[in-house]
Amino acid sequence: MRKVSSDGDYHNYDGYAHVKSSGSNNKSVDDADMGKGIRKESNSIGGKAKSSNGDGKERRGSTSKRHSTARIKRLIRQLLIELGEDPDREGLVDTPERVAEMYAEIFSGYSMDSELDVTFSEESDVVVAREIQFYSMCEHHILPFFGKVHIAYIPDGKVFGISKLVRLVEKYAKRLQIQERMTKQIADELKDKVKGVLVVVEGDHMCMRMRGVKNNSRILTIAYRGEFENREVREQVLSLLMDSSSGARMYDI
Ligand SMILES: Nc1nc2c(ncn2[C@@H]2O[C@H](COP(=O)(O)OP(=O)(O)OP(=O)(O)O)[C@@H](O)[C@H]2O)c(=O)[nH]1
Ligand SMILES: [Zn+2]
Repeated sequence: MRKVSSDGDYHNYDGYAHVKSSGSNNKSVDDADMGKGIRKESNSIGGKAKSSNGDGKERRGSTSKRHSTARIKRLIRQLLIELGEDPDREGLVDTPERVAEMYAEIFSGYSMDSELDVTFSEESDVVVAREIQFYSMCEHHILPFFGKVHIAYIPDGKVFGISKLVRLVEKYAKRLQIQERMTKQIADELKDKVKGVLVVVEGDHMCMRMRGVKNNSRILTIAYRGEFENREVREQVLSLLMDSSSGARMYDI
């Protein structure tokens, strides 16, 4: 498990182990300094005060949104130079600003509220929200992974506003992630509000497709809590989800 980054910052990976480490210990002083700067500034993208394990709970201490646009712009400009580009040519001159704005959007999950307190009194056996689309960013390569989330829950006298389940997915997708953690975080935020919850995520990882092993395998991750810990209950709903999501791949590109 890779816990300590090049600048000594501690990262809790929620128990997920790395197969091997590809990180270099031979970073120059400049690299290390830049790493600190990025981390310090990027912590403020979503208005959060501190980052530890990506669970979104402890970080909304401050309501002031400390955008780091100016610093990110400078870093992206520097990156363009390091890539051998001319950052002042027409096509690139606004790119640092675009990227800074894009990061504010695609990493906005850190400060998002899923609004799960919006509920309606209703008795229901199982509610299934199928095929909630998500786009996230792999924390190992900062490349997209995306796909579908299926959420099944057994209400405890109350049902959620259905859009709130989409917000919940966005909250955990729009940040640096790994798929297993995202799946677990969605289940964990729901588990105390319901009798049971089952979350299935199907993801395509660009870091596997466009580089490295160049493989199109789709990754399936599952988390279940409460009454879904009963195998029979779980398998009934899982077979429903799997039947309905089999067939043509939605995300073939
Ligand atoms: N479990 C898990 N692994 C992921 C996820 N996203 C990316 N990875 C993997 O993270 C691993 C990082 O492995 P490293 O060996 O450190 O990096 P690498 O040398 O770029 O690895 P390759 O992709 O095999 O070339 C790779 O196996 C990725 O496929 C994810 O959401 N969950
Ligand atoms: Zn990756």
